[in-house]
This record gives sequence, C-alpha cells and structure tokens, in this order.
Amino acid sequence: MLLLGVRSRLDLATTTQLYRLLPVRLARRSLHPQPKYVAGPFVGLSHLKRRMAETPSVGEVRAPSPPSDAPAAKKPRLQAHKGAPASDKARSLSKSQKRRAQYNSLPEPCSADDVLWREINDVLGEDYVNNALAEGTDRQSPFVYHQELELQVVALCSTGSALATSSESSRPWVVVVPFSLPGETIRAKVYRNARMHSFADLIEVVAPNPELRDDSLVQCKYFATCGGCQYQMLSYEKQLDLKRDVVVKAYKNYSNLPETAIPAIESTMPSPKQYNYRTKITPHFEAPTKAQRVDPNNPANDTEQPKWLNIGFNRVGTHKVMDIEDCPIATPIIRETLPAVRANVVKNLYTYKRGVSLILRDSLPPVASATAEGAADTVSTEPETHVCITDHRGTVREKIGSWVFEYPNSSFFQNNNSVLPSLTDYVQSSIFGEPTDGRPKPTHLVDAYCGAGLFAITLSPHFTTVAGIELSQESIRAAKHNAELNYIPATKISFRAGDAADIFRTGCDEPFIKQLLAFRAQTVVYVSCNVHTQARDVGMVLKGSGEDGRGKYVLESLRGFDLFPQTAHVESVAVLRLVQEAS
Ligand SMILES: C[S@@+](CC[C@H](N)C(=O)[O-])C[C@H]1O[C@@H](n2cnc3c(N)ncnc32)[C@H](O)[C@@H]1O
Repeated sequence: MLLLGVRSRLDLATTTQLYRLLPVRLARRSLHPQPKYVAGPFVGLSHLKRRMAETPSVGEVRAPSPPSDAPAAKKPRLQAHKGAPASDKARSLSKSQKRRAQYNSLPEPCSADDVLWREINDVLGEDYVNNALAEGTDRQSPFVYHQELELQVVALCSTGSALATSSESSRPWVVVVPFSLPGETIRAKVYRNARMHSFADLIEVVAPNPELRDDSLVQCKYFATCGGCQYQMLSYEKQLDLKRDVVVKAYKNYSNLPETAIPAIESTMPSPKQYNYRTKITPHFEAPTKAQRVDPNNPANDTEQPKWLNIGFNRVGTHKVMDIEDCPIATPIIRETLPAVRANVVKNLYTYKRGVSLILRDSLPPVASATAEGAADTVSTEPETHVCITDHRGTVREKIGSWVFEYPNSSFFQNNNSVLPSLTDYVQSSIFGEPTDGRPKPTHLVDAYCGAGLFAITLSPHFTTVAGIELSQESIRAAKHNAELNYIPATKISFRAGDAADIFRTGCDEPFIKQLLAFRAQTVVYVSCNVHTQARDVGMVLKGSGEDGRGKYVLESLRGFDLFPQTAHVESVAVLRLVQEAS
C-alpha cells in the first residue's frame, strides 16, 4: 500500500442504537490527507543528494555534524511519545526550527520510524539507550559515511529490514540493513547515520542462515534491488511466522495492555496465491528534463528507450525510480500488458512535462449492461478471461467469491483478490461466533470506511440492515452501484458519503473512545493495514471501557492476514466483544 497515509477500517456489527446515528453530515474536509512523504521526480539531484534528502528517520543526521543550532553537549533526556505529534507542532515553525525540532525529537508515535526505534531499543536495551540520550551520545555514530562493515544480524524489524550489530564497533550501535536475516553474517556499506543506528546497503551475505534463507525461492530478477518485496528468500511458512511476530510485537509495544488482556495471536492467514496475486501495480517515471529534451544522444526514434529513462518502482531505501520490465507478484494479465504500457511511454516520452504514475489493474471484461448481467456472471461455468485497465478513468470489474464489484480504476480496492474470501468469511464468523455460544446475534452492521462496499456487501446476507460510510463520493457511488449489481435491496443496504469521524473520530483521543463506548456495539471488528495504530487504538478502547459500569470490551481474537506475500506487510484483524451489559 502506497505509503503514505495510514488508513484503517472499522467494521461494526452493532445495535440499532448505532444505526440510528446515521445519517451523518457530509464531510467538508479534504479527501486525501497530505502524505508525509511525496514520491515523485527528483530531477537534477545526484544519488547522494537524494539519499540525504530522504526523510526515513525522524531526527536523522543529514550531515556528519549536527545542525549548528543543536545543543552541543549534555542534553536532557528525551521524552518519548509525549505531547502533540511532531507534525502538529511542526506546522508553525520555520525550516531551520523544524530541522532542529526534528533533530531533537523522538519519532512520532506509531510512525514507521517509531516502530524501528522501539525495536532498536529492544536490541540495545532501554537503559543503555536512555543513558545515551541523557548523555547526548545518541548521535555519536561509531561509523562513518561509506564505511564497510562486517555485521551480525540479531533481529528482523517489523519493517522487513534486518537489525545488525558489529563486533568492530566501539560501542553498542544498530545497523539497519535490508535483505538479511537473523543469524547471518553480512557485509554492508553505511550510507546514513541516525540516532543510535545507521543505515547500510547490503554488499554480501558472508554466512547465510540456512534455516531461514533459501535463495532458490527468489522469483524476481529485481529482488534485493527493488524496494517492493523483502521476503522472497524465505519459505512461505516462514513469511507467515514472521508476520505473526509483527502482530505480537505491535501489541507488546503499542497496546499498553497487560499480557493477560492480549489473546494468543493466531497463525497468519495465508494468501492462496503467493506470486501473481497483485491486481494493481503503479509503476512511475520521471519526465525528461530540459537538457534531456535537447540532448542529441537521445534516440531519434520513438521505440528505443533512452538510457536515462527508468519506468518502474523505487530502488530500495531511496526515492529513485529503477527500471522494471516485469513484476512476478502481479497477476498474469498485468505482467503481459506491462511491456506495451512501457513502450507507449517511450513513444510519447517528450510529451510528458512531469513525472507520471501509471496504473495497471486486473479486471474482468466490461459487460454491456452490468446491472442486468451482474448476477448472471456468477453462474457462468466459462473460464474467466481477464483484461488490464490502464486508463485512470476506466472501470474495473472483479469478483470476490460470487460477488461482483465495479469501481473506478483510480479509487481504492484491495489488491489481492485471492485472499479476500478468507478475510470476509473470517470477519463474518468472528462477528457471529459459535452457533452454540448463546450470545444474541447482531442484526445491524455499520461498515465505517467502506470503500466500494467490500465488507458491507459480502456480509449483507447475515444482517437485517447494513450501512456503509465513506469519505470518497466516487467510492460511495461505486458501493451503491455494487449493491444493485448484486441485487441487494435499498431497503436493506445504504451507503452515505461522509466522514467516519462524524460517528467515530479517527484519532485515539478521548471523544473517540467515549463515542465508541457510548455506542456499545456488541462486536467491533477492526481490520487494519497498520497493526501498530490498531494496537494503540484497541488498547485505548479496552482501557476506556467498563469504567462507567456500562459494559466492558475484551480483545477476543487477533489474527494477521497476508494480503501481500513476499513483502513485510501484514493486515491485522482484531475482534472486540462487549462482555458486560449495562447494570
Ligand atoms: C483502506 S480503504 C478500505 C476500504 C474498504 N473497507 C475495503 O476494505 O475495501 C480505507 C477507506 O477509508 C476511506 N476514508 C479515509 N478517511 C475516511 C474518513 N475520515 N471517513 C470515512 N472514510 C474515510 C478512504 O476513502 C478509503 O476508501
């Protein structure tokens, strides 16, 4: 999932009490929050400058010495995770103040940097890190830019990178290196120093860990260069185990719950397809610079790709696009179509004034009258043909089990069709529990952040009424259309464009907790692409519930779903149950 803004979904099986709160006000706020990092062309910058311009680590050292206005010697101990998030504070600051604030502060809670920081703390020990912070030695890297090191990998971070240490180091320090595994000895080259850690490129695996690594499994020639996949050298079972560990660590580090409140985390639900599963890819390229437009060495014809032109994905650890001709995790039709799409870019290259993000989506062929033929498709015994939709304004059509969905190519839909039936079935069975458990069965479903209606529609047969809420008008139009396509009557299902914050605030502040608790939904199923913010939110819900004697939520189950095999990403499903009714 493209970085960049954390999105999570609350799918609620609830009581009429909650349902009555709809309709909600139409959202006035902007649909897409400003992404923290914007990928795009970095015309005219050298590789080094791009590296230095990256923002992967809050407070990272961008130059060998600290900024001149940074405190020199002894610093007070930094307070982690207190006060407003760095981004809120940063708004009113000048550039240099921002830089200094960033340099001095610890990462924003739950950000990718924070996840890394906490796991670095686990490796080095919190006392050691706290001492270094108090003494102001937390940025005194024992390594210099471009130093080559032999390292021992001690852990795998939830981000997918390895955390390694060096016996050559004058003091404990972590080096973050991609494509390496615990138990391995590696050689790596430092490219940036940060607080208590450095980032390095992998040069060589000197002593592999044969219990984990099997390089014969790698199916992509770009693996270990492209930033897309992290785990192709691992068996699929190991990948699933690692993703379970990520859920375990997230709840340990972020939920603030006692161990007894966290259920045994179930094994990660596998994806039926481990390659050829991605139904959408978005390769990008930079437009020619002025100099490139007039360069006599550029090919005069429109079929030869200039050497400087890269159409693909970001090189690992950078924002630099690398040329990618094939992507084995994408579906067959996308892989077949990619060469033609690339050739078309070359043909029209000098018409582009700025960088472009292409889109290739796997789709069933369009039908003349979707509404009339939607359900007819579901009984067809013909093998399905697929097409690739490359027009951003095109319509994509896909099936999840026997359900048909259509949505605009440019809007959100989950990218691994093969695992979605397991996901929706799991959510359904989690809501309803065992037939013999004696619990009253919910009759109303609210699907907050409903997108094109995936959960609302697939779960609709099990509820009396279903309501979906979603910020994007475009997705709401698609959701309504999908309800018709699947013959779900408007008396049963409704979709409204609006801000879910109008019924549930998206933050983890007190009003959110209070509202959620006041609704007293019987079951809350929280499906999230960010297990860290999910752990934080679930912790707050559990802590806030039961205080007024109006029912207490327990965390009944936790399970990761593998929506993106070969990558470090895990989707997490938390099931919260109201266990005590009002007295
Ligand atoms: C990750 S998608 C999930 C969509 C759907 N539940 C699914 O699984 O296909 C998250 C959705 O939340 C929507 N969204 C983001 N912020 C929202 C808000 N404040 N209120 C309502 N919807 C929001 C986005 O437009 C996006 O469609």
